Order: sequence, then structure tokens, then C-alpha cells
Amino acid sequence: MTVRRGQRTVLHRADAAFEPGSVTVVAGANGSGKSTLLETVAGVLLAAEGTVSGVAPRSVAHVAQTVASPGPPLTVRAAVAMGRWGSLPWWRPLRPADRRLVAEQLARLDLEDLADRPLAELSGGQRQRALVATGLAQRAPVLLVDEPTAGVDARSLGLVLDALAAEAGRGAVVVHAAHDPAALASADRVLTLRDGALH
Ligand SMILES: Nc1ncnc2c1ncn2[C@@H]1O[C@H](COP(=O)(O)OP(=O)(O)OP(=O)(O)O)[C@@H](O)[C@H]1O
Repeated sequence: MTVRRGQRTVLHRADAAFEPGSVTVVAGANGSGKSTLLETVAGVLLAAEGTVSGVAPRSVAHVAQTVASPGPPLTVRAAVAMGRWGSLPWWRPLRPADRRLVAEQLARLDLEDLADRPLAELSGGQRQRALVATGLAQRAPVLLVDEPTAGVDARSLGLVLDALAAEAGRGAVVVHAAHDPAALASADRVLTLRDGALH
């Protein structure tokens, strides 16, 4: 697909297929278009040419890159619970199974001690883990995460990579953008964006 942002063609006939049950890392220099690729697959951006196929409506969990802004006044637990809202009609409260799933994701990313803290007050690395947990809580067939390993310490890096591998293990398509050598080494496949194309 070809994707433009303003006057700039960021992706130029970029083409890839992502397999269920595998983790793909999209690498590339700053500004090469990693976020643009994930946003287009997620349906946030529209391709000028080409299409994204095989992705059913509401089947994508897309975790955007951490932003420095304070965001809504949510606790970490509430933020992760938001991952369940998409699977429920608006008038329904979370079911016990949803709450269990939220608790599991908090434990998986070692967020239990931070669960009742406001998301906005976490450090960058802590917030990164919380955002990954929000994506995992969606249990979507397709999980797209923008730089989940940016700024996390060695232990958190392991937790994040293990969690992403486990998502692939349950059959999800997992695609994440990364620069980190450990993230690249742990992926089933690494695609590099260069000059708007995937190599
Ligand atoms: N909202 C926008 N409007 C116009 N151009 C944009 C916008 N967002 C990004 N771009 C441009 O699109 C190109 C690709 O940006 P993108 O954020 O996809 O790169 P990236 O590989 O994810 O970078 P990074 O590693 O820094 O996160 C860059 O040249 C960037 O300046």
C-alpha cells in the first residue's frame, strides 16, 4: 500500500502478510514509517493506494506510542479494563471473567503494585507496560503495538516480550515496532522499513 501524510509519501507500495501465531517486528530508522504502517493496518489512517485485507472489523487491538501528555485521569486498572469495553454493549458492566482477565494482564506485566495509581503519574517505562496490558486485555485476533519496548528496563523488556510471544502463542497476529536488539532477536520475523518499502 501507499500511504501519504500531508505532502509526503511515507509508505510506497509497502507489502507484507502477517501470519497468525507469530510475532513480527517492524524495524527502521526514526521517521521511516513504522507508526504509519501500524496505524494504517489498524484503520486509523487510510491508504492512498492499496488495501489492508483479512482484518475483520473490531478485530484489532492497536496500542499507540506512549505520549508525554497527562491523558485522562484513569488508574492503571481502569485503563487496562478499558481493553474489555469493546467486547461489551455500552450498558453492561464488566463481567467476572473480564475482571479476571484484567487482573491477569496486570500480573503478567508486574503492574499489581501500580494498579491503583493514576496512569498519568507513572514513569515512562511503567506507562509503557500499562499500555501493553491494555492491548493484551482486548484479546484481539490482531495485536499491533507501537514501540512497546522503548524506555523499559531489562526486566520489563523481558515481561513485555514474553507477553507478546504468549499472545502469538494463543494464535494472534502480533506486530510491533521496535529498535531494541532484544526485541528484534525475539521476533519470529523482522521487517525493516526503508525508503517507504518493507524489506
Ligand atoms: N501527523 C502527521 N502529519 C504529517 N506527517 C507526519 C505525521 N505523523 C508523522 N508524519 C511523518 O511521517 C513520516 C513517518 O512517521 P512515523 O511516525 O510513521 O515514523 P516512525 O518510523 O514510527 O518513527 P519513530 O521511530 O520516530 O517513531 C515522518 O516523516 C513523519 O515526519
